Amino acid sequence: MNKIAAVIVAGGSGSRMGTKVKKQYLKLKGKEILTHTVERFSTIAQIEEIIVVTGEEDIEYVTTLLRDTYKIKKVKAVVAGGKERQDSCWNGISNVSEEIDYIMVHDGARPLISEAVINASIEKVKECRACIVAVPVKDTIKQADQEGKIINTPRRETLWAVQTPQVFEKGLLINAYQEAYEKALQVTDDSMIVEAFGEAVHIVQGEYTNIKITTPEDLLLAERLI
Ligand SMILES: Nc1ccn([C@@H]2O[C@H](COP(=O)(O)OP(=O)(O)OP(=O)(O)O)[C@@H](O)[C@H]2O)c(=O)n1
Ligand SMILES: C[C@](O)(CO)[C@H](O)COP(=O)(O)O
Repeated sequence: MNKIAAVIVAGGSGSRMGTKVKKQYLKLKGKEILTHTVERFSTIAQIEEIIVVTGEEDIEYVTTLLRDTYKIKKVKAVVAGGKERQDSCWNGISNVSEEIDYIMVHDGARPLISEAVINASIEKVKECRACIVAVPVKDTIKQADQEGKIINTPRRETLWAVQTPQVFEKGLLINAYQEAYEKALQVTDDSMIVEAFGEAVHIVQGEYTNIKITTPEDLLLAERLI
C-alpha cells in the first residue's frame, strides 16, 4: 500500500539560464544536473519507479545517459514533456504504473534535494494525501500593482517559499489534473491543481539548500553545495 513513483520534470528550455546547453544538462562536479537529481531519488528504498520527463528531442540522449551510463535501474520511462511545466507533469503522471499508490513530482532543476526531505515528504503524504516541501520566507514580501505601487504586505510568518517534491495520492492527483484540464487551469506548481480540486495541501519543512537552478547565480551556488 506504499508504492511510490517519482516523476522528475526536466522538459523545459532553461531560457532564464541563457546557456546553449539546456540547464538540466549542465554539469556540476562533472555530472549533469538531471543525473544528480535522478540519483537522489533512485537511492530512496520506498521509491519503486522513476519517470523522467524531458524534451521530445532529448529522450534518446536522456535514456542512454540514465540507464546505460549511470545504470539507474529505477528509471522506468523517459517521456516527452509539454508546452508548460504542468503539461510535462501530466505526461509523467499519466505514465506511472497501475500499482503505484503515491506520486512525487520533483523539478529536475533541483539537484540538491536531500534524502531526509524526500523521506519526510513520504511520511507526510501517508497522513494527509497531499503535501509540498517549502521553507519559511526570510525576506519581507510585498505585492505591488502594475505601476509598482505597494498594495499589500502579507504577514511574513504566514509565508512559505514553495519547492518540490510535491507528493500526492495517485487517484487524487489524476482526478485533480483531469478537472484542471477541463477548466483550462494555468498553474506554476502541482499543489495549485490539487487546491483547486478542493483538497487540503500540507507543508513539509524543506531546506534552503534545495534551490531551483534557474539563473547563472544559482549555478555558482549549486557548485559549492553539491
Ligand atoms: N514545459 C516545461 C517547463 C519546465 N519544466 C521543468 O520544470 C522544472 C522547473 O521549471 P523551470 O525552472 O522554470 O525550468 P525552465 O522552464 O526550463 O526554465 P525557464 O523558465 O528559465 O525557461 C524544470 O526542471 C524544468 O525542466 C518541464 O518539465 N516542462
Ligand atoms: C514548482 C516550483 O518549483 C515551486 O516553486 C515552481 O513553481 C516552478 O516554477 P518554474 O517557473 O516552472 O520554474
